[in-house]
Amino acid sequence: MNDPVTIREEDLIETIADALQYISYYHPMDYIGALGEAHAAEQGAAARDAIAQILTNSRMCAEGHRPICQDTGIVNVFLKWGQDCRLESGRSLQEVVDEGVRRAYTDPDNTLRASILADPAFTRRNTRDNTPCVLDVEMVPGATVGIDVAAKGGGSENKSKFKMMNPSDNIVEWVLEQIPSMGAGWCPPGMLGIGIGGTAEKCIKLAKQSLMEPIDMAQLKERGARTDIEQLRIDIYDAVNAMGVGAQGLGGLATVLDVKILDWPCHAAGKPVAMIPNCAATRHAHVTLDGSGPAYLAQPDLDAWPDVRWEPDAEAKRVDLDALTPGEVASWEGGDRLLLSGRMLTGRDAAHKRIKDMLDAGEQLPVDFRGRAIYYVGPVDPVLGEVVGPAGPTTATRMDKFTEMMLDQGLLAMIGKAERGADAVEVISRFKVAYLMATGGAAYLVSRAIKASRVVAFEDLGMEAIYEFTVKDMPVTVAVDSRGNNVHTLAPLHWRRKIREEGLLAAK
Ligand SMILES: O=C(O)C[C@H](O)C(=O)O
Repeated sequence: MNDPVTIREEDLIETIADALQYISYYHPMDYIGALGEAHAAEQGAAARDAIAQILTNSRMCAEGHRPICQDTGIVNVFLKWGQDCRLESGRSLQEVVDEGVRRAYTDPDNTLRASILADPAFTRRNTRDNTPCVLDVEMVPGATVGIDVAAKGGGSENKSKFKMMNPSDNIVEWVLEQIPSMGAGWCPPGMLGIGIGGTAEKCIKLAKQSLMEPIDMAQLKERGARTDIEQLRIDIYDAVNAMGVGAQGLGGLATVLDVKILDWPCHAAGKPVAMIPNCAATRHAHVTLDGSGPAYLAQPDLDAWPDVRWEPDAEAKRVDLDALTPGEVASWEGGDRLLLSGRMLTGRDAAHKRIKDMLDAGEQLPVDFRGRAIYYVGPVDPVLGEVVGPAGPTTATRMDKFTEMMLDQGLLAMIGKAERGADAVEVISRFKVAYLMATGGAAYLVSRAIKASRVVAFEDLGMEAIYEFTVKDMPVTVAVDSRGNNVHTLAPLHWRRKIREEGLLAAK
């Protein structure tokens, strides 16, 4: 028996903290490579523009060491703990790893967003330091500790799917049934992680773990499948991309950049299948501790980013939010590019819930929404003289149930990401207002358009407070116009047909 290797508490904390900081601003290079290829191949103009924003944002974050997305995620840590290692600590492993999370998320040079709420069914209190993480530990032979760290965005996690299938059910068919219901809230193009087999909880864990693997679909397709699982990955990849959802649901050729699958033996009575998408803010890294000190990740080469520099569309229409009128809003058409300047309000899940509670109780609202635009966002706190940290859009679909209530307050426009549901689209056209979309996963780029920021209500909600932003040339696209034309429905249908009729993906 070997002498045990000592893993110092501080080394584990420092390693976790450093890896979380790293993945907040560096995309994995395999993702950047695949996204660069998707950009070069994309034929849908709106989708190509969205990918260009994501790539430009990615480079800015790598250079500026600020988060790729305002949603800096819930932390998943997978430890493969070598049986010859012992942790030198009086605290539990969960507490030690959480200390690393706390250190990363409260770093004064690159403060990350605290998104974790305790007491999720009731008071939903923000823990303020993004702890606790979701920790998974597996004991393995050896004298090292393998660490996979991921920071999973809420929008993509929300679109996770799971089914206890019958043994003879078809997995590809099930995946294709799920894609329309996932909409664009998971910020495609990204990855699909699929778990097959085990029990219910094992299957879901496999799906999440599969997302830790690097993107290699191009290489796989080139050499051809050697196993049934590899063939299934290719079949799902081809079939999902043929659906034409495209980047941000705007219709196009790239919906998924890869499909990963892990499997495990299961009971004869069933076939559990889970699918978890990973968004454009793909964030994960792997490090190993061997007892010699903390492990640090190597800096990527900034020249490896594709030479894509997004610029606002010269044809985009400039809109003065301080002089917004119903006539102006009615003149916008689905697909129009706008550059917004002036003042807008913000608000997301918790603020909408509180507004509803106040209205139900007959209380006066602290903010007048008449004639205003609201941006669904929870920004990162500013650092080093910033006005605001990265501040990209959150999923608008979650605000659908509050839309009529808010339009009754006199709102003229809403800004978010992803599609609106049929009921919300009906309400939008009835009130003759509009829903505008900003690019999810381009949060640092978007925040450059924000010139001033102040909290105007519900300060206790932290990032979910109502802010007033003053913006200059913030780029958005009209996703639902005042006549109810809905880009997220029309564009994927158009691209699905085009892909089929013109064989656009046949050679890929
Ligand atoms: O929480 C957020 O800021 C965004 C969220 O991840 C979402 O995609 O809706």
